[in-house]
This record gives sequence, C-alpha cells and structure tokens, in this order.
Amino acid sequence: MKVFATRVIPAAGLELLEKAGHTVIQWAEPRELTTDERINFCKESDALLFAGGNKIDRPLLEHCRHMKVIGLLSVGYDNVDLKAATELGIQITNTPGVLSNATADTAFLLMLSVARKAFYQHKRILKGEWGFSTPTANLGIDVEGKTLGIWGLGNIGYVMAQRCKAAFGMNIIYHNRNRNEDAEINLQARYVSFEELLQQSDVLSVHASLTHETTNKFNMEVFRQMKPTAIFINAARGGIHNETDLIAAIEDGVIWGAGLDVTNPEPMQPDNPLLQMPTVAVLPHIGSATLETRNAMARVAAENIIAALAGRPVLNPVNHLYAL
Ligand SMILES: NC(=O)C1=CN([C@@H]2O[C@H](COP(=O)(O)OP(=O)(O)OC[C@H]3O[C@@H](n4cnc5c(N)ncnc54)[C@H](OP(=O)(O)O)[C@@H]3O)[C@@H](O)[C@H]2O)C=CC1
Ligand SMILES: O=CC(=O)O
Repeated sequence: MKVFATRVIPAAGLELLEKAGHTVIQWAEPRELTTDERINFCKESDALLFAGGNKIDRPLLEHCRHMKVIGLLSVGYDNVDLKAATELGIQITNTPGVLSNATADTAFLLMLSVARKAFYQHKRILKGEWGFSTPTANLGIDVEGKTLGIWGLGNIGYVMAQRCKAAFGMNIIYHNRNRNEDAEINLQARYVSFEELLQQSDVLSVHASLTHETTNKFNMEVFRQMKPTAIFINAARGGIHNETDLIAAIEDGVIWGAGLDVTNPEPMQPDNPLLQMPTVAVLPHIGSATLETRNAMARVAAENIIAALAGRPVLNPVNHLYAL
C-alpha cells in the first residue's frame, strides 16, 4: 500500500515500512506543501505519516476518509482535529515514551542555560564583548538544592525530575490533574496545588500537553504568583504560555528568565525581544531531535501504520483523547 510522509523520515521507519511491502512517498522539498498538494497526496495514499506541517484539520481529513490510519511522528497530537478524525473513522497514533529522555535533556539544557545566561554570554563573545571581567559581572544563579516544579508530570516531566534530582539534588514538587505515584515513591516528588507550585518553584518546567485547558495558562496573572528569581521552562508547546506577558514579566523582573524549546508562533521571528534578553534561551523546537530518538520515533510511527494497514490493533492510539 502507499504511505505518504509529509517530510523525509528517519531511515529506521522507512526500512520497516518498505520491509512490510509498502511504498513510501516522501515530501523532500524544503517548503511546506500547499493545501492542494496535501489533498492530492492524501487522496492517492492509504496512510499518512505526519512528520511536520500545517494542522491536520477537518477539511483535510475529509479527503483522508479512506485511510485506516494517520501516524504522527510526535507525541503531541494537538495538531490534529481528533474529533473529526474519530468521526471519520481514521485512527490517529503517536510516539510516546521513546522521546522522553531526549526531550527532558532539552529542558535540562535550557534550565542551566538560563541560570547561567549561557546563550547571552555566547552572543557577547561573537560580538567581541568578552571585555574586562570583574567578580560581580556575568553572574548567574545556582540550581543545586533548589526546588523544581513540574507542571504536567507524565513521561517527559518524570525524566526531567529524575535528572534534576540526580544531578543537583533538587526538591521535586509537581501539579497534574491526577497524582503520579511513581514520582512520589521514586523521586520523593510532592504533589501540590497549582498555586503552591507557582509560589514554591525556583525552576518551573512545563510538560503538559496543549489542550483547551492548558492554552495560555502561563500569563501575567500566573507569572505574578511566581518568585522574582524563578526560571520558567517550556519544552511542551508554545501555546501554553502567553508570549507578550512572558516578555513583560522578564523585562519587569516579575520572574528571572525563561528557557523555551517551543514558541507561539513557530518559527519565532529573529526580531523577537526574547532573543535579546540575557536570561532567556530559545531553541527551535528540537526537543526530540537526536539521531537515536528520531529513528526510534520513526520506528514506532511505522509500526503503528503497519499494524493498522494489516488490520491489527495499533500500539499507540490517541483518538480517545479528543475530549480532553
Ligand atoms: N519540545 C519537544 O520537541 C517535545 C514536546 N512534547 C510535548 O510534551 C508534551 C508531554 O509529553 P509526555 O510527557 O510524553 O506526555 P504525557 O501524557 O506522558 O504527560 C503529560 C502530562 O501532562 C499532564 N496534564 C495534562 N493536562 C494537564 C492540565 N490541564 N493540568 C495539569 N497537568 C496536565 C498529564 O497529567 P494528568 O492527566 O494527570 O493531568 C500528564 O502527566 C506533549 O504533549 C508534547 O506537546 C513532546 C515531545 C517533544
Ligand atoms: O513536539 C514534539 C512532539 O513529539 O510532540
């Protein structure tokens, strides 16, 4: 059968699909597909491997109603109209677990980069501003022994907490809608209210999914409840924080700084004021972007598609999550 991939996909996934006898058409051009191109590829294909691109909305899904499956090369499923897909009988699958370590590493990298103003210091050297050093210049803050607050302690949040506890003896507090017993037992993570999470966290790392409940959650009202020395990390989705409020919160000293792997919109424009701030580190949504992890994700996405096309149950269905 024919599988259309919206980008060139990692070799491990391609090999699996081809070994299963499927033909994979990959979009290799360095530009987004037009709406018509997307529709035409979907019409001609039996499955879609979504590896990036514009939202999979109802109008596109209407042209995919013959498909058994759309395999996402991501854990996030906020870019798909799950309700429409479910109504049209199309299974949507994702790639949980295999990218948790790499994505948590990115959050960890951002945390230290903000604490030590690393991206800013790098820019100073590039501009020839290494200059005259004094004991009171270029100071960052320690994270050793501080409190890490996780908002959305699931697969990735757990690894972030694990790494921060092991590396820096950080105290872990978290807030979810449900308790995470594993984290409470293994990491001595303490469940707190959202308000307490804001008040107590020295580093607040967001790892919740983007839903109608989490959209714009971190706004000025929320930043005002955080410590003036707090570091805000978002390696989940840009829609979870309000960018205008985040800029003002850092400029006005409401919080110390922010580390972002995700922005809203993406890509972030080069004239964005956040990019000039000493206590800000921004990455271009590379949370899971390691060779090993992207191959593992491609394998999972391919296995889901192969299962669905063979009429077997898929491993990672997400259709049921549309009501969240
Ligand atoms: N930067 C990047 O490249 C990447 C980003 N991501 C993003 O990270 C997200 C998390 O991934 P992963 O850890 O695998 O997912 P999980 O589903 O394992 O974890 C998500 C956590 O968020 C919590 N959560 C959801 N809604 C809320 C809410 N309203 N309030 C508080 N907590 C909430 C859930 O707990 P509960 O249900 O109990 O509330 C759950 O513990 C993805 O959805 C994706 O958007 C993922 C991979 C890479
Ligand atoms: O953002 C990446 C994902 O896997 O979700």
